[in-house]
Amino acid sequence: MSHPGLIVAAYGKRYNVELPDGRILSCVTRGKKVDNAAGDRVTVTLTANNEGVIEKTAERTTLLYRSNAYKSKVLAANVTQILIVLATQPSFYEDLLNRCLVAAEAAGIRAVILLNKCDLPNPQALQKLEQYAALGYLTLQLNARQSVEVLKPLLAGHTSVLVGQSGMGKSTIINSLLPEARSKTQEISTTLDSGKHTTTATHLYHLDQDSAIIDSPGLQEFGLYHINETELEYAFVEFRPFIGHCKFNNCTHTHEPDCAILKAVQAGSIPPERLQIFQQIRSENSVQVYG
Ligand SMILES: Nc1nc2c(ncn2[C@@H]2O[C@H](COP(=O)(O)OP(=O)(O)OP(=O)(O)O)[C@@H](O)[C@H]2O)c(=O)[nH]1
Ligand SMILES: [Zn+2]
Repeated sequence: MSHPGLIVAAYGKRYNVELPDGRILSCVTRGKKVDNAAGDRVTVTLTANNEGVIEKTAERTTLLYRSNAYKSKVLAANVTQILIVLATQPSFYEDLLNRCLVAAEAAGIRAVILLNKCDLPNPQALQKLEQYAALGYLTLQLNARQSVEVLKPLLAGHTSVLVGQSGMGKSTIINSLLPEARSKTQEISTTLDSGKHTTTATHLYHLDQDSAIIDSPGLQEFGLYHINETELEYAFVEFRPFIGHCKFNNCTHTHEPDCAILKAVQAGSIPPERLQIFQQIRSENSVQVYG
């Protein structure tokens, strides 16, 4: 007999699927297909006590993933917003922030930038945050150790995914939003014998009836190989007014005369760091891999 379910944890090739009655099953996919993620709506068949097989995955409204030339990894499905967690300390990689923004734009998901640990002053980080606010991104300052109240209105009605480098405070945010979540997850994992995977797993937590938050392990790298050149240009929001205005329609925006993007950088409409990151991703993606 098959049941509808929601993937609430993904670790390697195993998934915890929540059934409508609240039961959690430890599931595998049929065959070699392993591209499911937390947030996926699935149909499962029970195979044993607490175990099942994922038969079908419902069409996703959104899909967030990263990829390199060799493989791609689904990070989360059906999310409506991505919360990128930065901190005043340790310093964050702007490259990673931008890759998250590009992935969000390409997937059509709203991105929110959170600067955590604002109790530790860092004028440079604040200045950076303002630069992204100027691009039109919603930004928020946070001291997650003290309170995450400011986050709550933002989360209501959304399925949000938290991403960020290690050490920025993702766990602190989750623990503060859901003091019970971790221990409950631990309990379920022990029952399902997936305890050893809990720290590397992606988890979905329900905040209320129509809000949830997905916690992913700390990101080190974020390849965007699946994004083509046109998508990449549009993923840099401030490029949009200038796209199509270069002299050459195959302009690479590196050296060409009458390049609208380079002119916009000179005029201050595009931050030079953003063009640099664009070029970096573009060059990675244009490397041909054979075999
Ligand atoms: N001062 C200060 N420290 C914080 C704040 N939020 C988190 N921390 C501390 O920062 C450190 C890292 O926080 P975590 O929540 O473990 O970070 P994480 O992003 O989950 O890191 P990973 O588990 O490695 O992915 C911990 O020592 C926290 O106590 C904050 O708002 N202010
Ligand atoms: Zn150009």
